[in-house]
Amino acid sequence: MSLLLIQNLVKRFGAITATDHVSLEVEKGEIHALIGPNGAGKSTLVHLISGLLPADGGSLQLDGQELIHLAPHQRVAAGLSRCFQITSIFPKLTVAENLLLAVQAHQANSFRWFKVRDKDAELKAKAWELAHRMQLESEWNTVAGTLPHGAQRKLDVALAIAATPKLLLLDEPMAGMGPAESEEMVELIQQLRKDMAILLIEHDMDAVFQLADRITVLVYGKVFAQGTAEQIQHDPRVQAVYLGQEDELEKEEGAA
Ligand SMILES: Nc1ncnc2c1ncn2[C@@H]1O[C@H](COP(=O)(O)OP(=O)(O)OP(=O)(O)O)[C@@H](O)[C@H]1O
Repeated sequence: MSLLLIQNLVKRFGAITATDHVSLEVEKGEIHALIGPNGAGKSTLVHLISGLLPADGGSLQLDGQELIHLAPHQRVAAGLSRCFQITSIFPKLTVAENLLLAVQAHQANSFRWFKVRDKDAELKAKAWELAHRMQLESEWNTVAGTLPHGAQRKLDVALAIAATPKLLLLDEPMAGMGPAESEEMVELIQQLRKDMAILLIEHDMDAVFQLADRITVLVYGKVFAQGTAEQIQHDPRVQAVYLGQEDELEKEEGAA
């Protein structure tokens, strides 16, 4: 059984069908990438999955549970966590404080029988573990708003995984990063897959092909192609509508 099963999802904005009967499946342990040209409907699909936008039709199941009528926070509780393209950190708090708050938010009820001291130690240990997973230990006491962009993105991911999701939605985690930061993020995401499936929306094709097991290509709101990373990379139709276009863009940028 698929971990995430999306069937015939539809979203209309007036005359535009931004999500046109989209179906896709993410298996346990899989990294599934969602790609497509600008305006293809990737962000809309992410909003439908996380619950920020109501769908006009279709279904969305996580581990057999229907989520389509649930509010965003209920979807998080069901195991679906999202890392925002727009950062969700508290910029005036330190990395440690951000992580402690996130851990506490997701574990509010589980410590009812613990002594306060045990509870604090447990929360701190969990927050430190998150810092370790995203290689933010040396930034533990740094005020989050003063971190370089790449470290802020890592903190974003750390906050999203504080919910111990079954499925993590990563919305352009490499956006605005330089090559070294992107490479580090690719490695960190590789490590996360041991514990959760990932739906990755990303424009950086090198990162997509390094990470993704399978890829769904959206064009004009519809699923244009779906397959293994290998199949998509060598699909001439995909190259024509998307990958070719990216190459052309890179050439233009290189020439400018
Ligand atoms: N709130 C909205 N109201 C009206 N139209 C919208 C709205 N949000 C998105 N659209 C339209 O839906 C279509 C899909 O947009 P969407 O932002 O989901 O694409 P995208 O693939 O994420 O693009 P990008 O890669 O540029 O972020 C576009 O035609 C867009 O203009």
